[in-house]
Amino acid sequence: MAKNHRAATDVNGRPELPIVEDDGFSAEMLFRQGYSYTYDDLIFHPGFINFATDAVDLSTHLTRNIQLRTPCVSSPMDTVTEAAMAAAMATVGGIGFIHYNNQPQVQAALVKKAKSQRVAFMPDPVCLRPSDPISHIDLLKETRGFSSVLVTEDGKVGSKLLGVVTSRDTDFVVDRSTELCEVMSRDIISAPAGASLEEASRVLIESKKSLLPLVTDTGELTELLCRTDLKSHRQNPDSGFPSLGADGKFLVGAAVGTRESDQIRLQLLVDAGVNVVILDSSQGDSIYQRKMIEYVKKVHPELDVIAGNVVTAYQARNLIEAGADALRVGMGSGSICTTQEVCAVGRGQGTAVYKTAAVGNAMGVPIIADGGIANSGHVVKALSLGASTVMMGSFLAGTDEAPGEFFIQDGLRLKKYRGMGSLEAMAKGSDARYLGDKSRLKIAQGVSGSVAAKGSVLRLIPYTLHAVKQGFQDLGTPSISAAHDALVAGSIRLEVRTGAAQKEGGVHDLVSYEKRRF
Ligand SMILES: NC(=O)C1=CN([C@@H]2O[C@H](COP(=O)(O)OP(=O)(O)OC[C@H]3O[C@@H](n4cnc5c(N)ncnc54)[C@H](O)[C@@H]3O)[C@@H](O)[C@H]2O)C=CC1
Ligand SMILES: O=c1[nH]c(=O)c2[nH+]cn([C@@H]3O[C@H](COP(=O)(O)O)[C@@H](O)[C@H]3O)c2[nH]1
Ligand SMILES: [K+]
Repeated sequence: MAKNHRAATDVNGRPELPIVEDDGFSAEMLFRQGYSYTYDDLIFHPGFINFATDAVDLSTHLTRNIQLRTPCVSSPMDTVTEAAMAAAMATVGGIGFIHYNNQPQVQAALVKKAKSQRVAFMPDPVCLRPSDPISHIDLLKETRGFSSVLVTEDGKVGSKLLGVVTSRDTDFVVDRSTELCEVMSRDIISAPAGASLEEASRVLIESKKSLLPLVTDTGELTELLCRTDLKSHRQNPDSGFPSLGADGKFLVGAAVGTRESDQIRLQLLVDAGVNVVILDSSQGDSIYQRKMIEYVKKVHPELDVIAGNVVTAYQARNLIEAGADALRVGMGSGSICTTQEVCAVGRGQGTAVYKTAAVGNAMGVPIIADGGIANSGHVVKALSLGASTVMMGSFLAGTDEAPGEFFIQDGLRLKKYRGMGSLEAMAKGSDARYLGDKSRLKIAQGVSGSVAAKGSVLRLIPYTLHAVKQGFQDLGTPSISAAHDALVAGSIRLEVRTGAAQKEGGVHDLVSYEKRRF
């Protein structure tokens, strides 16, 4: 019999709307199937748009007591976060965590430096002494790529500024042992210490010089503003309000371990003004973390403690019970991690975030989705699966603000990036954590490699956030908290992508193409 294709009509003769069966899965249903899913396995269904991209509010909680305007944080790794990164992350409304693969005094000094660093200004320009030879500048040119230096009384920032040497002063001097005091310009245009970026920029531009030192009333050098830095800063998008603490300085976090010696480190960090600490372990559900949380809460009750890493609901509950103010989530998901291969434990990051966030959010403890963030879509997925912030390593490694120098390999500009459990990182400093005792065996749980140069965090993060806002608009959720509510209500719908669907979702069937993110 032929099928009747005529639609049923309502009383007004209009086609009746069909009943749409539930399409896709709620997270609650999807994550109950026994699989460990990562971000790329999952895809969200678009929702209904009734707001503009710019109306999306990405403000969030880092911990129970700390709010951020931007849900991005930098990982406590020695190739990711030192002072420049922490200052840049706070500038864009996020926060950076200073690593602890160093002496406690060094880490505390980095916290102090990050808190008072100013955008575009250089707090620690290379200085030389008047008696140093020109050959020292030649060496700097070779190793660091610059040929202008400030000459101060004792060759350090903080001492009296005596002169400026640029290539114009040294280009044609044949005898490279000539002392800098013989060639330096003593006629220096400077700005007063603490001058705002606006004031200092005006002086620099009018001076037509390449460097503007900032000096105290008595002539001591405090900071430097370089023409090239100012130029690139002006190309960055507006950063908005920075993350500031009650002291009016940048919010800065730091990592500590769970050994007794970390109690001294913690005190130095607190003295340096640290705003929040992370207990940094690959498997955080341990007696060591419980004891450390208890210790921090007893000695520094005002300091928020982030515990982790965890990936299961049980681990999350245990650390919350112990007093954690936020949980860092992810085991083996990081780009440099080999933990799942080496230890057979961990979880797909999508499942880990969802399962821990279900516990954390119900108890008012925010989740930091740590590791595996490679693009803005991963940020949208992490936040929509219940995380309040994302922690990034490789995404931020290779930026101007990441520690280390750029190098060229096969025509590409690269920076080093390595796991904190790599043999190389352990050899540098984590030996103490990792059985410093030389008679014990060392097993790597990470690798050491390199990533491509990415420009400034002050450009990368604003562009990424804009893409994230577009994702939230497509989902139909105007804020992180709205996404969390929709997740619990089951109105965020999602599915698992097959291998072919993942392939289809990427660029395919082109002979060649260039992928530029912005
Ligand atoms: N997120 C991830 O998937 C992973 C991260 N990592 C990173 O590598 C670095 C090192 O991680 P972990 O090896 O977990 O460092 P860890 O310092 O927490 O642990 C190292 C070893 O010391 C032991 N330990 C810790 N506190 C102790 C105490 N008070 N007394 C006696 N033993 C104690 C631990 O149980 C472990 O065997 C961290 O930066 C971490 O973030 C490493 C592997 C995986
Ligand atoms: O198994 C590991 N071995 C390591 O050596 C290691 N170092 C860092 N991490 C973790 O990886 C996160 C950064 O990951 P992404 O580069 O993917 O952002 C970081 O935030 C850490 O959680 C490690 N994991
Ligand atoms: K991995």
